[in-house]
Amino acid sequence: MHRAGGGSGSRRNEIIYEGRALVARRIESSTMSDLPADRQSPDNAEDSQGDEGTTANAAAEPITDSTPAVTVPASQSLQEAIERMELTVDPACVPQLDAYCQALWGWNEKINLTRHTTYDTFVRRDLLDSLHLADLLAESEDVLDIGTGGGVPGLLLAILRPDLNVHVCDSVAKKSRAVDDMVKQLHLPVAVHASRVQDVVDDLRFHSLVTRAAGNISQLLTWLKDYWMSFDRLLAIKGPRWVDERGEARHRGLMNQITLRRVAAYPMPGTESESVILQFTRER
Ligand SMILES: C[S@@+](CC[C@H](N)C(=O)[O-])C[C@H]1O[C@@H](n2cnc3c(N)ncnc32)[C@H](O)[C@@H]1O
Repeated sequence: MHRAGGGSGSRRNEIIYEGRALVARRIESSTMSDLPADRQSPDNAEDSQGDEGTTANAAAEPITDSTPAVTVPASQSLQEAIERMELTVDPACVPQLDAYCQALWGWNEKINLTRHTTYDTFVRRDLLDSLHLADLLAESEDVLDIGTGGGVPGLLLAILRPDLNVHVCDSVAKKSRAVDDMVKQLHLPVAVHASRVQDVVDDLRFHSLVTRAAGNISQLLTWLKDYWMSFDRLLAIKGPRWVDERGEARHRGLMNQITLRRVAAYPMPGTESESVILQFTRER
């Protein structure tokens, strides 16, 4: 059983208040960021996509001022972490979200699925993004999460929005197996596809494809270019590098006939950057 601030080795997580900024700093030997590569701020972003072999510098460096730092312990419960971030979450969802954390962190001991292994990082990154995404989906939509990894955002959407018909896919079989096991442990009505997104949308139709950190804009549009008849829109959670990614996609001619709208934007906690959710649709 994992708890905030727990875990093996010398890992220790602390929330640090510096001036008015609430930041989280992982106190351990690792220098790995807890942000997927395409969610990092431009200064420390890596070019590689996907989670295999991604290296990164600490993304969430504190915003410092002259006020001395005050260290407070990491949240000991999911509820505490949610309250600290002042997020609004349906209380009925919290036990299942907590069960998801336990299942994910259990699997993470066996295979690399996430760097968010405390309640605070889970809330600041995974839950925050998923809540914003959940707000954008209509009642009872058929949704496919592309490159779900450890289940973000797909499993969180299924918990937060039980009206949705959620599918998730990942091209790495061992990750899909882990997610399938979590789905069974949590009794979630989620279909897990151990496949590339291209193969899933070749067979099935969805209202929305959703994704975080599975690929840059050019990669996503390349994977999907022959399958627009299989979905209405793509919603991609992105960090500030999305502007450069859009430039590259335009340069490669991948944005022809595509309409891009920034449908959500919110601060990335502990950084001066912002996360966005981009909606891609194609002229019919
Ligand atoms: C960095 S992980 C992101 C995981 C999760 N979405 C998150 O934000 O924490 C990217 C995932 O995309 C998967 N992936 C890469 N290309 C894919 C494709 N064409 N179809 C489905 N999954 C893919 C990788 O196997 C990997 O698990």
